[in-house]
Amino acid sequence: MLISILNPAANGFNEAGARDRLYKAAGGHLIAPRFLVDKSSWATSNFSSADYQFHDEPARGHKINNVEESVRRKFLFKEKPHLEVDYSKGYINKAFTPRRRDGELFTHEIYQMTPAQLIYHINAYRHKARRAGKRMNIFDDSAVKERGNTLKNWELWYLNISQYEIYRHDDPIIDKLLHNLAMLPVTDSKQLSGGTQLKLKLTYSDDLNGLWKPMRFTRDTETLINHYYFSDYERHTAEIAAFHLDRVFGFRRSPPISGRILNITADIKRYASDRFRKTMFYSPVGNLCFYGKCSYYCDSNHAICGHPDWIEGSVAAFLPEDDFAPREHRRNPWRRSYSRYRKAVWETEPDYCDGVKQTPPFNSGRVLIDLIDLHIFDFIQGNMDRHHYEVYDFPEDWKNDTIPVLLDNGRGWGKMYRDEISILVPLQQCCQVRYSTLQKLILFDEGPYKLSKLLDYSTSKDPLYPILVGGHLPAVDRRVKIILKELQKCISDHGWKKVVIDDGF
Ligand SMILES: Nc1ncnc2c1ncn2[C@@H]1O[C@H](COP(=O)(O)OP(=O)(O)OP(=O)(O)O)[C@@H](O)[C@H]1O
Ligand SMILES: [Mn+2]
Repeated sequence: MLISILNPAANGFNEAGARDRLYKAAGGHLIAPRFLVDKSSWATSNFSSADYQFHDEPARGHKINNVEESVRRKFLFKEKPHLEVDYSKGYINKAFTPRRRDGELFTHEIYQMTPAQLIYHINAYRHKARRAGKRMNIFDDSAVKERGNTLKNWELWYLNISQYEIYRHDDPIIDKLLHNLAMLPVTDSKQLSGGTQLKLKLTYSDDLNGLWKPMRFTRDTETLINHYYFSDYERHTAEIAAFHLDRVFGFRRSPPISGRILNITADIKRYASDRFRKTMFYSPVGNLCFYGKCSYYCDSNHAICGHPDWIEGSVAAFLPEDDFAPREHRRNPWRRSYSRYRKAVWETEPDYCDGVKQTPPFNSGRVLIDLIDLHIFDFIQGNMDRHHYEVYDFPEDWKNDTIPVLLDNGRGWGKMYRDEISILVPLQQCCQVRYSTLQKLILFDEGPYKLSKLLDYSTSKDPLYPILVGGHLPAVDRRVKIILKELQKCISDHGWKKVVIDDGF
């Protein structure tokens, strides 16, 4: 008995299951993360967990029918007054107040919408007016004609990857693909060489490939404050949350990513090379563990263990192989130094952006405002690890007129109560933002649903829901406000015209 108390695993205790039960017992409401928080990791910021809990959140599925309700909700969220975006000052008022002529994003109807409808609405926004991007055309027409309706889900997805989006806003295949990633039998798995942490390339019964990253610890475990971002563990939930954040924003720059539970014996050990198999062992309580080969945390002290051999992870659908559609790794000008002793130039040089603005490819087209979108996305998830980003350099005539593909988000969502302002430095230094991104931020702040609500709804489709627990959801609403505050400062300093760039996207 004593042993089973001291050692939860011996008791068949399953932390994820316990959390689910807790969650359900609370009627699906988020529970205060009091018992999870290590106060030593709190930031010097003014926030405390108590201010950002959901209090009387309407039950899930509750439909908000009128504006009053949304105002009432504002009080329920107990926002700190000093964080309020000031929508009332002079021309900033004009700039920040959603107007009818701003297009279809702010309509009367959004107050009648369910979260699902609003997410669809954000994704459909401007798709008619926008320049249509060219498709990748990785299958030639004859192959498509020949196989017609026998194309697999992932092939249908590939057909619609285009210059400006990884999937179409109305493509019904994406939800099917997410389901495939979670459910189809695995027919092969290989440890992927390269990269810092252990990951597997899965093959499914329909030949779809996926990049799988394991769960290392529970969802409420926060990053150790003395860990640098480059040695931080990756989180499977961070990968899943990033896909949903990208989708809620209507960017559609991330491949589909889903939760996936594997059986270590049947899905990993069976296909493992001898070398990999040698890193497998049974833990003292009989769980099957492995650690593989990689440059961080691939040793027996950092093994990944099953329960007893089931394990959660995230899986990203593989983008088309490099032979068809090569991607180019681009260095992020605001990358961190990845040294414990040196600072990066942008950290000490306030005019750093002026130089970047004159340097190709950032001196023309969409590249710079895409990068600012990317840092807004990273700020919301607290991801400091954006050293490179990837773009398709195919077909050649896309040149720089294409999106950054959002991959490798495993190091986000490490901190609930600390907002890493330095991720916003490109925005602060360049003082530019894409118009539609600004509109979406205002919508998330003001609209019928907070970003947290939309994100929680979107992730609820994942088999491993809840993905974001404790303070993570309230954190995204706080961060939206911080971004809006920064933009408001930019607009006061430089004027609307210089700051807000409307490129039709
Ligand atoms: N969905 C995907 N489809 C195809 N390739 C992918 C996909 N996701 C990631 N990759 C590729 O796999 C490689 C490793 O992935 P990822 O960056 O997520 O892992 P990592 O361990 O963090 O690597 P690194 O340490 O180099 O940042 C990257 O080079 C990336 O281009
Ligand atoms: Mn990485």
